[in-house]
Amino acid sequence: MRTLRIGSRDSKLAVRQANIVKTAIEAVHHDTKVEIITMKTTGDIILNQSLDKIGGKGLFVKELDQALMEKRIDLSVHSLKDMPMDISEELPILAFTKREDPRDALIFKPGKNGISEGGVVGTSSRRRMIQLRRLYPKCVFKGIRGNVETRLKKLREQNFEGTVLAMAGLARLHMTEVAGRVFSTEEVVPAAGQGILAVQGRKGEDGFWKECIHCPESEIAALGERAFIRVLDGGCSSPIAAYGKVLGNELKLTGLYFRESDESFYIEHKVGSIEKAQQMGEQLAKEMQKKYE
Ligand SMILES: NCc1[nH]cc(CCC(=O)O)c1CC(=O)O
Repeated sequence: MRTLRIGSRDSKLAVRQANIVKTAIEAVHHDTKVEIITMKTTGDIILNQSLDKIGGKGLFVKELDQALMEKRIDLSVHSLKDMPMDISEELPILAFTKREDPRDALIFKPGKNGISEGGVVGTSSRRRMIQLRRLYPKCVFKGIRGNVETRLKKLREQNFEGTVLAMAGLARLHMTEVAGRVFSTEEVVPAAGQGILAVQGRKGEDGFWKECIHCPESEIAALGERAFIRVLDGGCSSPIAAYGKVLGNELKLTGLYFRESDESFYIEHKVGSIEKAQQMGEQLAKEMQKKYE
């Protein structure tokens, strides 16, 4: 028997995600035992400040990166959307899982099925806020942080009429029935990588397990989406968004460009060969920047 240690954040969703990878590996590799090692990350510990203020996405991955470098774990599993755009060469993403539902959903307070005029919607994501503001011009947005369970608890107990969550997380927790309104990827463009899990490992160790997890379509979509964000990203609180869908040999990429000066945003598409995913992301970003900045 050989052992593979997967590192994960210790939230219910993160452990569930690590378990998805564990199950997939053990189903194919009967000689392998996968252990899940959980750890608290800075992003999970500091809950009273907005992520933008305490250093952004990297906070959820730093502790796991360190554990990988020190060989306390062999792999780490992350929601791709929580990973920084620039990843250390030493710790590459070795596999991308098949994408879960990439859409965002609005969850209403139990017993309600809408947001009243002036009602408070909890979201700390500027990406979600700017897009929802257009769909719900009369509601008020207020920050809300914490994992899925914490946010649903705050929705029940505090002055929120709604909160926004990714369908992917709800699906993995078998909770999609809480979704009150599911937005199409056109209504609310998802975060780059939303719904995809990234399996990170050490350089040179891309192992025997990769084949049973990796999804080439997810990798192509991720390449395009992340290239778009990388070109435009002015900082971790920037609300830009991107979503790619593979159809045969083509990638259809949707990009959302946000203009700080008047807080307006624009959504455009580009279709091209899957071989050019990264260039497409960069081109779409540069074209929109030129047009709208
Ligand atoms: N930032 C937290 C986070 N990171 C990934 C997901 C959902 C799962 C995914 O996108 O794969 C969530 C929860 C949410 O946004 O509702």
